[in-house]
Amino acid sequence: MCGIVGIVSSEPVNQLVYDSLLLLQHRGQDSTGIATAEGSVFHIVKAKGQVREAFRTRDMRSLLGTMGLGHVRYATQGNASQEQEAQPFYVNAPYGIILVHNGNLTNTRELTGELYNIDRRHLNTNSDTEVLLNVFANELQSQITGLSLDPEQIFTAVSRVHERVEGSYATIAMIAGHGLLAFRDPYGIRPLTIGGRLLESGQMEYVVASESLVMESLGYDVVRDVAPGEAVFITLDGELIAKQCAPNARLIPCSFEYVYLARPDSVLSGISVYEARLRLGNYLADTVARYTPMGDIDVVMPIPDSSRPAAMQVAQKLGVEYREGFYKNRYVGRTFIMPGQAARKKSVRQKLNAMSSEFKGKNILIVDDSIVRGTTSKEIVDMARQAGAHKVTFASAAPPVRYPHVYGINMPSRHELVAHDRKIPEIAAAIGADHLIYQEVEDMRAAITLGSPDVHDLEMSCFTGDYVTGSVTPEYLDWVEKNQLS
Ligand SMILES: O=P(O)(O)OC[C@H]1O[C@H](OP(=O)(O)OP(=O)(O)O)[C@H](O)[C@@H]1O
Ligand SMILES: NC(=O)CC[C@H](N)C(=O)O
Ligand SMILES: [Mg+2]
Repeated sequence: MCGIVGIVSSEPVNQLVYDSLLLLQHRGQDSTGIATAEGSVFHIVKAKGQVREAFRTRDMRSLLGTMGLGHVRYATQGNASQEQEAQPFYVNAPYGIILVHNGNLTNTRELTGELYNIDRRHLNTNSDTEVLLNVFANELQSQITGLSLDPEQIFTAVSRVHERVEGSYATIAMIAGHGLLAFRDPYGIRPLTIGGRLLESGQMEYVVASESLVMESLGYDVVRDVAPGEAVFITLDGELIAKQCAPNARLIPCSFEYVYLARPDSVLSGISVYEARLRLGNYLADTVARYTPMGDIDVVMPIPDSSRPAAMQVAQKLGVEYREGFYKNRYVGRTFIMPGQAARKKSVRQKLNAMSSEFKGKNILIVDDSIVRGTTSKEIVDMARQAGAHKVTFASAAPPVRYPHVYGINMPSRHELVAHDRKIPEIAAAIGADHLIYQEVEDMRAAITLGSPDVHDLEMSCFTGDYVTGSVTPEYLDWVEKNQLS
C-alpha cells in the first residue's frame, strides 16, 4: 500500500499535492515524491522519508504548474531505502509520461523479459512501478499514428496494460501537454477515488486520490470511485472522459484496507472504514463471548491506534469496562509499515507504554486489529505482564494471517507470519498470551460488506490463501519469498 494523488486545475497545484500527501502519510513512510507539469515541462522532487522532512521550501517553489501528482511509498518490491525507487517514475516517450502506483505486480519476471527482449526498453531499478510505466508507455506508443493524442488511444493502451499486467495497480499518470490519467486493475484491489470542485475561473478542478478523506479535508466534493478496470482521463482544461477498459471487471477490494491500512474517516468502495471497524468489533465480541467465561475479563483495552473502534465495540457488547492502558507516543509512525524487523521491534517499545495502574491484578482483554508478524502483540503481552496484569487474553479483529500478501502489503514470506503453520494455542504461546481469540473469516467478510450495494466479495488471500489473480502459484510464492524486499 502506498498513497497516491493527482490534481488538474487552472491554478498552481504544488501545495494541494503536498497537503494531500500529508493526509495520506499513514499509507507509506519510506519515501515520497511530487511532480508537476508546467505546460509540457515536468518538475520532479523525490526523497527518502516522510512528507514533512522530504520537501524543503525551495523544492516547493520549483514545483510549478497547474497539474500535478504525488506519492508516499510503502515498498513491496525492490529496495525500500533506495531514493532511485521513490515514485513518481518518468519516461520521455511517448510525449513524456510520469506515473505513480499503489499496488504490486505479480508477473514482473515475465514483463521484465518482454520489455527487454521484445519492446527494447531499459529498466533501471527493481521497482515493479517502473515495469508498469514502461508497459503503458510501450502500449501508448504503439497506438499513436500522428502527432495528436486521442483519449481513445489512451484507453486502448490501458486495455493492453490490463491484458499484460497481473497483480494490483491503482495508478495515476500525467502525459505531458495532454492531461492526467487514472486507472485501476480489473478487480479494484487498491482504492482510488475522484473528487472535484468548481473554480472561480469556471474550470472544474479534479483530484484523484487513494482515499476519500483527502477530498473531505481539502474541500472537494467526492464525485465517485474509479471503477475496477476503468480509465479516467482529465484534460488540461478540466474535461473528464472515462471508459471501462477491462472486459470482465469485478470489484474485489482488499480486506486489509478496512482492517488496518486506510484511515477510519475514509469511505472506500462506498463502505465507511470506521463503521466497518465497529462492525468487526461487534462480530469479534460474539466470538469472544463464545470462547471466554465472562468472569474472565475485567477490562477491554485497545492497542492504539487502529484497533480502537473494534475494541470499543467489544467492550460495549460484552458489557465490560473499556480502558486505555497503553499510552502512544504520537511522534513515532506506524510500526507495521516500517522496513526491517529490527526497526519494527524497537519502535513498538518506543511507541507504546503500559500504565501500571490499569493492569495491576486485572484480567485484561487486549484487542488489536490484526496480528501479522506478532511483533506488536508479543511486546504488548510482555508489557502487560510487567505492568502487573493477572491474566492476558488477546483478541484480533481480523482472522489469522497465514499466507503472504502479494497485492501491495509487504508480507511476502510465510515464515515471518506468526500464524503460518501454527494452531491457535501455538500462536498464543508464541505471543505469550494466556488465551487467544481470532475473528472468523466469514464474520470479517460480513462485517466489512454488511449493507454494501457494491461490494459482495473481498480480496482476503492473506487469510485464506485464495488469490484473485491468476499468476500467484506456489512457485511464484517461493520466488517472492527468496527475492523479498531488501
Ligand atoms: O503483528 P504485527 O506484525 O506487529 O502487525 C500488526 C500490528 O501493526 C499495526 O500497528 P501499527 O503500529 O503499524 O499502526 P497503528 O498505530 O495504526 O495501529 C496493526 O495495527 C497491529 O497493531
Ligand atoms: N505498497 C505499494 O503500493 C508499493 C508500490 C510499489 N510496488 C513499490 O514497491 O514501490
Ligand atoms: Mg496497531
